Amino acid sequence: MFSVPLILVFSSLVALLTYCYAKYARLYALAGRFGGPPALPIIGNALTFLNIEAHEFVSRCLEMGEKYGKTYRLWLGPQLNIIVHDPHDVEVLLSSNKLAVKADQYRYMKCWMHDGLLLSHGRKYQQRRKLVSPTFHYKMLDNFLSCFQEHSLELVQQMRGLCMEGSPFELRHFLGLCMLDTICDTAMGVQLQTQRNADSEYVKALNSLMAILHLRMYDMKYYFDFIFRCTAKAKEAERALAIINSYAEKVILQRRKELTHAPEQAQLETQGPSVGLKRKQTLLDILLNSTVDGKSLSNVDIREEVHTFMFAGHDTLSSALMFFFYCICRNPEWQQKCYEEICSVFGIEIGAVAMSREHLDRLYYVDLCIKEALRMYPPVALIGRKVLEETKINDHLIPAGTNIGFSPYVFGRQSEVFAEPNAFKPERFETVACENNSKLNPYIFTSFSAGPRSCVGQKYAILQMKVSIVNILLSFDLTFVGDATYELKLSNELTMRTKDPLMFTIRARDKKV
Ligand code: HEM
Repeated sequence: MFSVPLILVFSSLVALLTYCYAKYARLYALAGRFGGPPALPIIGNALTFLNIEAHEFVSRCLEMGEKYGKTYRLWLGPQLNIIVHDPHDVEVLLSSNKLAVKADQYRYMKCWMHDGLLLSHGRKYQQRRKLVSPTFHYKMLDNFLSCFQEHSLELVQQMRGLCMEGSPFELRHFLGLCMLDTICDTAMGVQLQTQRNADSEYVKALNSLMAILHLRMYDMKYYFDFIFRCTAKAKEAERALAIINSYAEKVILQRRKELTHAPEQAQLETQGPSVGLKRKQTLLDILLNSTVDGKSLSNVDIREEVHTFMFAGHDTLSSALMFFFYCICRNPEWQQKCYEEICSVFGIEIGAVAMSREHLDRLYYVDLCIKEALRMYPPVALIGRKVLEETKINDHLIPAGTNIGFSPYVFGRQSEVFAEPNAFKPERFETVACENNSKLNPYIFTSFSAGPRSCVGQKYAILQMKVSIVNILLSFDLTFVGDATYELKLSNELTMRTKDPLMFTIRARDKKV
């Protein structure tokens, strides 16, 4: 009576329905154990994030935290997202090797960084992390110090011009160009010189791409690929990517040629006053000289790591420095303490004492202020992982396929983690948040993340921040222009920003301490 094909179709349908039921019944059953805002069928809580501005994303997340507590769920379409802010849960999340795959929300960055260190996982990730780690070895960092110094002196030069004008300016813009010049120099060995010429095609492409990626993360209009592809933004992103890729490709090819054809000559400087001296090694050199399973890395392999470092290593730092200066301007006694400490280590004239790690390590108050500013305003405000198989995190059973994450910003503002969390109190890092009263507990201070996927560039970042701070504070007294009592409207873009630009004025130091 029934034909064989009909029986086959019918049984496949039954098998599919049984599979979906088993999968989703479990997912919904486990999701039901978490509190969270009421969700609509199919779209879940997506309306909460429709047509909002970037700064509203932060305020919505804070409101939900207040309403639903430390652990809650959000449905973005059929995708389950669980947010955890209990210190025990955050520690398990960050320390687990099983939870090392990045959440779905990172996928927008794939078009740029592909499977570079930030986004990859598994064996490829392990190999790459091992490969790039020497870039952050102390010897390499010592090498980079002259680079940090050179570009931050240029920054001071640019700021001197503003000082003459006397009008308020957006500090972040100048910090951003300086950090870009520095990362380009240390990652690729290229002098981009955006501080002198911000109109470079590469920089414009970089900024345009970052703005679009950010838009895709929070604006539901651009969330789904099939809709995004039909928009003008998709064409703009494509154009920007073409420029960025071709620039990196040109640099990689050129350096590969130099290292292959004249390896001895390639180790020497060919430009500037240091012609003939040994050239500093860069991330690119390390990658070009590396092998994985006996094979050299291809240009595409290298490009994804260079892109990763260009992204991870400049916008984070400009955000961190901007908030550092904001914090010490709002707390001038700390600006004074930092300035006096810098003078005691480096003298009152820029360049009087050469930059060395040993000197920078002596900047105790500066270090405390950096940590406190990073706690209050972490540049990376959301960290997320994908749960590949059902996993227990303390008392919570997390279903397979869930995105789970937390915000270092929300985490660092919890009073049971940091007393008086909204007050700028750098001295808290003398005692709290430390293991054995000496070493900072990374699972409490999460601005660089912690565990197996923590920031590989942390030491680089702290050193570069210190060099910039030394040069800026030795040259200028900074004032924040704006209502100091006004609570900042934060905007979680690719890195943390503010809704309105933070404006500063500067006064040249009269060199008397
Ligand atoms: C103040 C500055 C910085 C902050 C606050 C910061 C913060 C972070 C955080 C929170 C993560 C984890 C992201 C995640 O799991 O989604 C991370 C990862 C990473 N950071 Fe940083 N970062 C900074 C500077 C840098 C610099 C200067 C570099 C490179 C020169 C860098 C390179 C990376 C890379 C490659 C990763 C991925 C590491 C991995 O997955 O193994 N970062 N950073």
